[in-house]
Amino acid sequence: IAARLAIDPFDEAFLADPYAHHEALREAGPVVWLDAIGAYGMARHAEVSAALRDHEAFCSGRGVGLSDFAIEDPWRPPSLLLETDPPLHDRTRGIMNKVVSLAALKTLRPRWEQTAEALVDRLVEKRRFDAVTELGEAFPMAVFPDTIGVPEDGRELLLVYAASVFNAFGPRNAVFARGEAEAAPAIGWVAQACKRENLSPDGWGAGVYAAADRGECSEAEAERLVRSFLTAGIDTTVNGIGHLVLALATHPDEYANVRANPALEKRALDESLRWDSTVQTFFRTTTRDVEIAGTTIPEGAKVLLFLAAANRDPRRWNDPDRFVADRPTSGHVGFGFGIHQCLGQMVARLEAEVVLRALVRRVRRVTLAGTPERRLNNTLHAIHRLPVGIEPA
Ligand SMILES: CC(C)Cc1ccc(C(=O)O)cc1
Repeated sequence: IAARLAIDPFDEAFLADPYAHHEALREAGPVVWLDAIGAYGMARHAEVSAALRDHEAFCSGRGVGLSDFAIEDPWRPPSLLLETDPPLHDRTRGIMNKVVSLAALKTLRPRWEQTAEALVDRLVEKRRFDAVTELGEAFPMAVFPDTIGVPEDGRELLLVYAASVFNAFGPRNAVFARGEAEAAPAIGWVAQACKRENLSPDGWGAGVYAAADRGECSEAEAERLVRSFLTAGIDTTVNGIGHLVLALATHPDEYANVRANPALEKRALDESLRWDSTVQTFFRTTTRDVEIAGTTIPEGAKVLLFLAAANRDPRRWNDPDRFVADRPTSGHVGFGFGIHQCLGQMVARLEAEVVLRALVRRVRRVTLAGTPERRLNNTLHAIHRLPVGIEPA
């Protein structure tokens, strides 16, 4: 049977420093029962990646948060990507894969490079800045809303909206309640922004509606698919870039190694994603009794997958708690795994890559210029303030 733990993965002390609690979750067994939330948990790489691959036994259609959509109504219409199973998922994912194509990214790379270079030039002039507001948020907000084609006015609400969605995957706890108050106007803004008439004709949002014109989905489905871009595409890259800068600022030798070997830039991104995973957890729901390493998880159970803990599992990684820029990182679950693996991972990698490349060429060293402050969220490991100092190259 599964070890029963009192650990509450949505308690503020846990969220403030999740990595302090992961070993207990991994060592208690391949599957644990989390009394505090009435759900199972898996924190080892083997079980987490196996569950992510087995989308039939561990489904997404009943929600990827604590709430089971077979029992409770979703708080917002379910995502047609994240919260669906095949065959519907195959159709909607196919539509989005065509919009988020390598050709589309190739077109965007030059202007994203220029934006990153201009932004980092200004930060080099400043010498000291907050890597959250002036880089982690500034760069994605400078490139992504335009890529989707949403209205300029009110865009800052995208950060508030995403935080409330990521909180909503957890219980309705104090963390969720704190964000809820400011979320209402953001929910309204996002709903309007997804309407065809409010999207610029050359953006990815319009590209989804073009699929509706081709009869691949309805207009209503297109509207909801555009919402997926806005939910998943900002707060994730904001904190992904923040974690990359935090890792490099706290590991000067690793930063020097990346500067000396530009080929390591891509690996450094994925290593920072393994080492400090922005998306820490999410749930699956069992569609049948599932036998895992001697434990039977009954049908209809919520199972919390600890991606961040799996990414530091000593059964899978040597010296897992060390940030090593040139470590081979294939197999990390920072972007998930299987059919739901992150649709935007190449977008996230391109954003982080152009920012890192701009830094590496202009900045000799990045150092902490104060204590980083965390922003609590039920799903994301997020940074509120990251004061840094830089020495020009
Ligand atoms: C890590 C995932 C939970 C991020 C995410 C959020 C939202 C959507 C959507 O489709 O709304 C998709 C992916």
